[in-house]
Amino acid sequence: MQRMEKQDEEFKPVFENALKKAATTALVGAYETTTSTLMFFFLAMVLYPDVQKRAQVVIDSVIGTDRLPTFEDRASLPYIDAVLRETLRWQPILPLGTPHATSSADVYNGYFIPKGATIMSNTWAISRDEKRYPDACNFMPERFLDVNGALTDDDPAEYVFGFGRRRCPGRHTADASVWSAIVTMLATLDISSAKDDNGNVINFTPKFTTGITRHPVFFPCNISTRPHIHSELLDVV
Ligand code: HEM
Repeated sequence: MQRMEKQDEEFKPVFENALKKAATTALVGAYETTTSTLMFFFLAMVLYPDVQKRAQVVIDSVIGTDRLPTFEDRASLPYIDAVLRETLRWQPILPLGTPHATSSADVYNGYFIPKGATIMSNTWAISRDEKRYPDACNFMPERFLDVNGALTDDDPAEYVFGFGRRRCPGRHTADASVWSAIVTMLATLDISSAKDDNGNVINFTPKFTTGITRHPVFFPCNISTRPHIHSELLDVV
């Protein structure tokens, strides 16, 4: 904005137009990706209640129960980062990334790739590599922690946000916003299976949309505030 204000009057519409387009691009890039990731997080919490319980125990022991987590707490909560990493890995929302083109010919693993070839990155295959991720279909945040409970060097952010020059420019925003949403919801909410009128758990088979991006089709779940959450904390949320 400051740069725009310094421009000559005749360039202002050009800059204003560019700013509007940049803002729209950020919004379009952020909206579906962030919500899809959070929908997968909710699905994981319903299907893997032990993970949710462990995350809440960790948050309660590090933060206590009378305030909400902040970014300053992040380094003390490696398990929550492991939950975020596992959410990104377990169900990549762009399983085939977006198409790229080679700017020059190349040979990779004995395969000749001509200049201008369309290249798709198989993010799904990376996330399902059983050598790297044993029992890859299961949601197991522990796979990103070492024996001391510290985060390992394996971060799915290195592949779920794409590759090269066109790598997602919103990845740092996504990392911060998804982390804060996840940790705040774990601190304040209990996410569980929905029950019918007779108190029986409603079982369901998860279904997913198909397309360039993917997210779970709506599924039944129950969301309630955790017992210790009082109205002042809820106002902050
Ligand atoms: C968990 C959330 C997100 C995921 C998994 C994600 C993933 C991706 C991927 C895989 C690409 C394609 C990169 C490539 O071509 O190699 C991409 C592109 C892009 N993303 Fe994201 N993204 C996320 C959040 C965001 C956010 C929050 C923003 C904006 C604030 C954003 C803005 C964009 C834009 C503008 C592009 C196009 C970049 C280009 O073509 O030059 N994304 N994203």
